[in-house]
Amino acid sequence: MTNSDRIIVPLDVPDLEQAIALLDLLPEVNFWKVGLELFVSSGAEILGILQERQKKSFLDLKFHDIPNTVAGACRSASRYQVDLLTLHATAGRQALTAAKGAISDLLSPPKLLAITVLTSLNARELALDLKIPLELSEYALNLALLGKESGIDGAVCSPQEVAQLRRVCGEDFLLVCPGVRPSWSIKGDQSRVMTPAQALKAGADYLVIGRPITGAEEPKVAWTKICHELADI
Ligand SMILES: O=C(O)c1cc(=O)[nH]c(=O)n1[C@@H]1O[C@H](COP(=O)(O)O)[C@@H](O)[C@H]1O
Repeated sequence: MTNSDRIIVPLDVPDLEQAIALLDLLPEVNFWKVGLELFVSSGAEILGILQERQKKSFLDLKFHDIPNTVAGACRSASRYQVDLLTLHATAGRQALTAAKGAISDLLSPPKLLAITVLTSLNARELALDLKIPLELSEYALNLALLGKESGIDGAVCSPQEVAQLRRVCGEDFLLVCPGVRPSWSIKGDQSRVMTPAQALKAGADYLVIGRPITGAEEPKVAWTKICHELADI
């Protein structure tokens, strides 16, 4: 696998037409993420299109509910043959275990990823708004370990926590990092960011990079620039 295969590009667009336009514009991208915006507007059709084009897919619906509901949602999502699927670690041990159990008899179930601490949050918000009485990195690690203990395949975390999670959770635990910003791009609503090269060096398996590519004046140029930055890592 080359480092450019480690980049997942989100289809964060409001409709199917714009999603297909992005696929056509960036045929080099092999791994696409379908999130709430597109799935809520257009449903699952895009997942069939990605399959037809032999692309890998990440269905990022961040399930967060009681165990029975999360388990049912994971089972339902598995029918789309996606590679990755997200749920919140804060749904708790029972929900995480039930999710894994609900898909374990399938022939090729998606890998489940536990969301730890959203990359848009900072330490101040965690302490003052969410009243979490732990250091942010410690909280993220606890949530990742809860996922691992519950049989979840990996976690979504910020690049700023990925080295620690890699050390503690081991080589086999899949670590996917959004909150990735090349030095030439703006942070926007992301808070805990690093560059693509820093995130890979710190131990991420995959990087989710959206607006620096999809919002660029020339997405193809931005994609190529990032691939060059990662070529010698
Ligand atoms: O689960 C995710 O993918 C996710 C988790 C997280 O903590 N932060 C985060 O930004 N994401 C997603 O990663 C993508 C980041 O996009 P950009 O900020 O445009 O690069 C978006 O689709 C987010 O929904």
